[in-house]
Amino acid sequence: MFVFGKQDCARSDRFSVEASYSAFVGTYRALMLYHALALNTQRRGFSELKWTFLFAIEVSRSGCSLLPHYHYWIKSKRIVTPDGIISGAVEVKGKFITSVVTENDWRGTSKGEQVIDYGEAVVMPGLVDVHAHLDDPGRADWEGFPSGTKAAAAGGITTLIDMPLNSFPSTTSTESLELKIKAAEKNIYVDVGFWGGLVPENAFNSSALEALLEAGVLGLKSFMCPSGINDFPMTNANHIKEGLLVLAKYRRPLLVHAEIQLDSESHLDLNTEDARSYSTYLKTRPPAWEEAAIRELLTVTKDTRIGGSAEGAHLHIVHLSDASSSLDLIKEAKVNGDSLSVETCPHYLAFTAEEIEDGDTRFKCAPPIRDASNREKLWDALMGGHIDMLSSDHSPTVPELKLLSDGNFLRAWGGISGLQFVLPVTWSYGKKYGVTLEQLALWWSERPAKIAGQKLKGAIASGNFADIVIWDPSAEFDLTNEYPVYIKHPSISAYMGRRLAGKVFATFVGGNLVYKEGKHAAAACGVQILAKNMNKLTGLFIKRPLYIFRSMDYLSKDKAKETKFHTARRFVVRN
Ligand SMILES: NC(=O)N[C@H]1NC(=O)NC1=O
Ligand SMILES: [Zn+2]
Ligand SMILES: [Zn+2]
Repeated sequence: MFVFGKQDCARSDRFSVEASYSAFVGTYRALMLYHALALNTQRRGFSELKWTFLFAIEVSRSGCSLLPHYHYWIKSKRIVTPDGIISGAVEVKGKFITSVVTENDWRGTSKGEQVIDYGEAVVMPGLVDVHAHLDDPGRADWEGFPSGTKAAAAGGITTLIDMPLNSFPSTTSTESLELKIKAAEKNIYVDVGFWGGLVPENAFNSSALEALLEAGVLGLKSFMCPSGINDFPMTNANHIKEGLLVLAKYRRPLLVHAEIQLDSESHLDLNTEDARSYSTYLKTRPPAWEEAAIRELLTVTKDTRIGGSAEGAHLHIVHLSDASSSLDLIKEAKVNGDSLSVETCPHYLAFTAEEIEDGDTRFKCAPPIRDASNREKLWDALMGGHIDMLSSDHSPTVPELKLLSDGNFLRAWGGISGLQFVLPVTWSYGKKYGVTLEQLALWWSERPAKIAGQKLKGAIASGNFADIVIWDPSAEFDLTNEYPVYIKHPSISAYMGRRLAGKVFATFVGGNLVYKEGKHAAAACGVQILAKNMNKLTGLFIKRPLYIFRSMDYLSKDKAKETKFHTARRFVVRN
C-alpha cells in the first residue's frame, strides 16, 4: 500500500515583473496573502472590487493570463467533478477554485465578478502528465521548456513532471537539479515538477539520494535496460531495493522503465533482417523483456507492503506495452498488497504493429507498439481498472536522429513525440471502447496528481488550484501542416496526418488563462513544483510528515480521508 505523506510543494512563482515594479508587487502579494488568510477564517479585510482591480493590474502587466480577472466563474453544461458531471459553474479567485455549484444552486454573480460561459463544452481538470522528457537543459534543440510547455498548454495539460534523462546533465544530483530549475525559470507555460534519477552512482549513496529528495524532486526514476543516454546508466533490482528504502522515508514513488535485455537479439541475424521493417524491430524487444523486468521488480516491491522494510515507498511501472504476462504479474502483486501502479501511453492504445509502414521510424519507441490483439487487451485492462493511469512519454529528438529518410528502425532514436495530442488521441481511439469523460479525468488528472503528490491538483474541487481544460469532444480536426502544433519538431510526431476528435479551446493554470484558441499568454508564468515535507504545526520541514494518510490504496476515494485532507489543506504554504 502506498502511503502518501503530506508532501507539500514549495512553489516558486515566477511572474515577470520589472524591477521598478517589484515594491508594488511585494505589497500586493502581502495583501493577497492576508486576503487568503482572511478568506480561510471568513474575515475579509478588503472589498472584492479592490482585489479585482489590483489583480487586473498585475495580470495585465505581467502577461501571465489572457484574461485579467481575479474573481470569475466558468459556466458549462458539462463540468467533470469527482462527484460526476454537473451543469453549473466553477468559481475561481486568484489561483484557486473557491466553489463548484450546480446550475440550480448558482446564485449568479456579484459586483466585480465575471462569467465565462462555455455552453456545452466540457470543463475538466487540467491533465497531469507524469512522464515527459523536455530535454532542457543540454538538449533543448530536441524540445525545451518553452516549446514543450506551450504544447502542453495547447493540449490541456496543466502540470507536467519532467523526466531526469535526455536533458544534459541527467537530473541525478542536487547540482543537476539546480540546472534544471534555472533552465525552467520564466520559461514554463504550465506548472512543472521534476523526477530525479536513480542510477548506479547514487543508488547505494543514501545521503546523495536524500539530498536530491530534500532539494525537491517528487520521486525517482530508473531504467532496467540501457536508456540510450550515456549519463543515465541502468539499474538492477539491488539498486532499486536500496532506492526504495530511501524513498520510503519521504513517501515518494520510484518510476521504473521495466524492460530487461534478454538475448533474443542473438537469434536474429541482423545482417539479413530488413532494418526498415517494423517487424524486425519488434522481434528485438519481445514482451519477454517486459515480463522479465517486472518479475525481477516484484522481488523488491514486496518490501513496500505494510510492515515491509520499504513501507511507504511506491513503485510505478511506466509505459506498459505488454498486456499479457507482464500485466498478469502486476495484477497478482497488487492483490498481494505490493504498493504498485502502472501506466500506459496513448501510442500503445492508438497504434498497432501491423499498420506501421516500412521505414516510418516516427513510431519507434520502447517498449515497442505491439500487435492489434495486444492493443485490444490493453484497452480491456484500462477499462477494467488494471492499468491505473495514462502518460504521454513524450520523448522527442531532432529529425536527423529519427533517420526519417533512411528508415532504419534499429538505429533511429526510440521515442514518440505527441505531448500536445494526448487528450484527443485517448478520446478518439477510446470512443469505440466506451471511454467516459470521468474516466479521462481519472486516468489523466486525478491519479497522476496523486502519484506526483499533488493534493491540490487533479480534480475540479473547491480548494484546489484552478487548473482547468475546456474542450469540445465532438470537434474534429486534421493534424496537417496547417494545424498549430507547438512541439518543436512536428515532422517526427507519429500523430501528424491523423484525423482526431476533441479540440482544446482553453487552458487555465492556477487561474491564469494560459491558452485560448491558438494563442498563448504573453508570459511564461507556470510555477516549478518542488517537494517539501513539512510539519504542519511548527512550519519546519521534516523528513517524516506529520499527516500520514495511511491510506490506503492511494487510488481509492475514501471520504473520511478526504475530510482529513481538507482540514490539513489549510496549512499548505506556498511561496
Ligand atoms: N531515453 C528515452 O527517452 N527513452 C524513451 N523512449 C522510448 O521510446 N521509451 C523510453 O523509455
Ligand atoms: Zn522508458
Ligand atoms: Zn520516458
